[in-house]
Amino acid sequence: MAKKTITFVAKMDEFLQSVVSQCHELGISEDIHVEAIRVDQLPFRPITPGALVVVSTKSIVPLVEPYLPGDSGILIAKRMLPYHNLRGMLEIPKGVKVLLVSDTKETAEENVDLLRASGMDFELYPYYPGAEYPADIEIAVTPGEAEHVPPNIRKVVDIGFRIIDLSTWMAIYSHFDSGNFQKVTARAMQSLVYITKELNNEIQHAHLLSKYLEAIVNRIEDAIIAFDEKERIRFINQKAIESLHLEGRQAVGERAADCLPSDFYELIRQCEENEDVLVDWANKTYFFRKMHIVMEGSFLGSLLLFRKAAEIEKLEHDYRLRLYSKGLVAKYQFEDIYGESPSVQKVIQIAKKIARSNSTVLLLGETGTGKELLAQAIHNASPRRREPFVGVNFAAISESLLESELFGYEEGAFTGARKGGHIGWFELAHKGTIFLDEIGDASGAIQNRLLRVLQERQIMRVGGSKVIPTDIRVVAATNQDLQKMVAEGSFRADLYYRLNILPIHLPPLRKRREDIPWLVQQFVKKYSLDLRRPPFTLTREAMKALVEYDWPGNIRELENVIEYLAHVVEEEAYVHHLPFLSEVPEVPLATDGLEEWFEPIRAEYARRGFLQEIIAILQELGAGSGGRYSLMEQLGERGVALSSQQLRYRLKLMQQDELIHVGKGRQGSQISAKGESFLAFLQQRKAGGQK
Ligand SMILES: Nc1ncnc2c1ncn2[C@@H]1O[C@H](COP(=O)(O)OP(=O)(O)OP(=O)(O)O)[C@@H](O)[C@H]1O
Repeated sequence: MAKKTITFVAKMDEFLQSVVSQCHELGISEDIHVEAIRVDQLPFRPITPGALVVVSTKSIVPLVEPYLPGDSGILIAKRMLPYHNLRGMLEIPKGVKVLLVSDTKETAEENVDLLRASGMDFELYPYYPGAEYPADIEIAVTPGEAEHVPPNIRKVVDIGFRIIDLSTWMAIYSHFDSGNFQKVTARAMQSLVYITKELNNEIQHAHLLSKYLEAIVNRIEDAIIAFDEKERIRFINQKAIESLHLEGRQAVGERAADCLPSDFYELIRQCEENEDVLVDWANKTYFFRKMHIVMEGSFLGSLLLFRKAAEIEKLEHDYRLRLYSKGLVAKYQFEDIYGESPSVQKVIQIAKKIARSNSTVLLLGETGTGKELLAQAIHNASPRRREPFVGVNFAAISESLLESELFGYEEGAFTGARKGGHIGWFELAHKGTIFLDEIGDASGAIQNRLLRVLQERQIMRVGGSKVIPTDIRVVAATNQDLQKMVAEGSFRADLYYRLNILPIHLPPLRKRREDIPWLVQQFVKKYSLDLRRPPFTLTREAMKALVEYDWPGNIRELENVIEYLAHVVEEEAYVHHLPFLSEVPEVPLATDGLEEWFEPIRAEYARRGFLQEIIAILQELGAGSGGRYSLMEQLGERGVALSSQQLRYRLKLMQQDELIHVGKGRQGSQISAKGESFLAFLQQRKAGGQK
């Protein structure tokens, strides 16, 4: 018997190709011989006698009949949409207008009916070339005929060519009386099983994703509630449930008005979109932020974030504590600057105005006039007050360390560089203020680098190649005459002009003597309190001497004198108590009972790692005064190698502690009576076995 044959006849190759591949997929070609002929090929490709001819539409039957062998039957195929390609359609939102695009009116309408019957719930409009359609349609669906989609359509879902439906296959099998049809239905089901499995996987994936997001959102410190467009709660995190005492309530899906505390709900309603607001609720202050959720242009609801203000303040407080622990905090305010004289008041007034700006400030004044105090007060009155304040003293650190301390370094930048590199002071001061004290002592190389930082507002670590942008306010200070240094060529003119944008001159104490009695009073109060002793007074003569003295060390010196008096006088300070009056011979102080006085000084030098050097300096000076260079040499001979800058810094500290008198010019320094006592104290201490 001749093999059972089906011959598909259609106008389009695409239809024939899709039908043939469907025959392979369903296993039909295993039972029946399959042929495919385009209508226009019929005159020269005869149909196999006895074949069952299956045509794509009724309209081509008259074109086929003249070529039909006598014993062949003809069947009109019923076609259905390829359901395994429905994914794209499932992603179209419900209720949206959709254009169904086909080549003819008939097929477009047929497809619309098919889709409606299969339960797709969007508004379908048939379209074929030349047809009218609503102007606001943005999405089109087409069974393999995307070339007919009008150009203004934003999204096209091509589900592929329509395939032959199961009832047609059944008719073919019964025509041949073939009993193998169960296999065909089983294979046809495979594609549905496949898409179901895929959707199921996706549902599980979406479920996992939502659990994952929920876990993340529950760990966020803010309380979060998401509402849909009808103000129903779509999501609420654990923190919000706890803050609003909604434990045990099923809030999700409920209307916000029914579920949330009514006064809280009212606060949400009043809250403006995208604005941080402080609101009071249930005796506590909260930060609120409400945002709209908009996706692809449609409003989907809103999101509320809220948090107790006290928690935020605590965070800030912890941050400040961290800065404190690193010593990156400015402690002084304008109120801490004493001075009633018009010159000081004017300085404070200008500084307060300048504080608000971002410009570089240059503080000029003799040593001890309060430059650092003022720099801190400026920082604390500026918008940067919550950020770091980093003080750098150019005289206090050796040239070799300065560069890497200022700019940081990368790992391996030099021998001894720390693993992981090191963050520099400029980086530490990011968003805050850097105080460049004693800027006149910066070497030429450092001046060059500083100039670049000030010009470009970015830094490069030593040994590094990437630039790091920094947002820093610079306050510089010096007791040197920078203008003169520029003229002499020891300070870069361009750096000077970059720094000298807002200069403030701090007057020396001798130019505002009227402040002295008042300052004395303040310091007496301060040190009496510190030492827990009753306040003392000064004789008229003693006060007169203080007012008349020239104060080369300015307020620092005055403060030190009062601190000294607070230690040595009972109720009243006399002229002979004043340590600076040269006509009063200095009597070396006995060391007995001075532990309390000298120990903090010793501890401070030990902390800085300077103690042995200080002892050596005091001993050298005890043996005779000397200029800095001869002192340096003598120290070198003793094995104490100090650079000129290091020696200068140590002498300065010793001067502040009144252990030495520093002479003007080439005169050199001398050990003071206090210095001798201090040395004796250290020797006694050592003899006593203490380190
Ligand atoms: N106007 C002031 N009111 C109160 N205390 C002051 C005042 N000016 C200075 N002092 C005190 O004097 C000491 C020195 O002040 P500060 O370090 O700010 O001076 P400076 O000009 O930066 O000195 P240097 O140039 O030596 O670094 C500090 O202990 C500070 O508390």
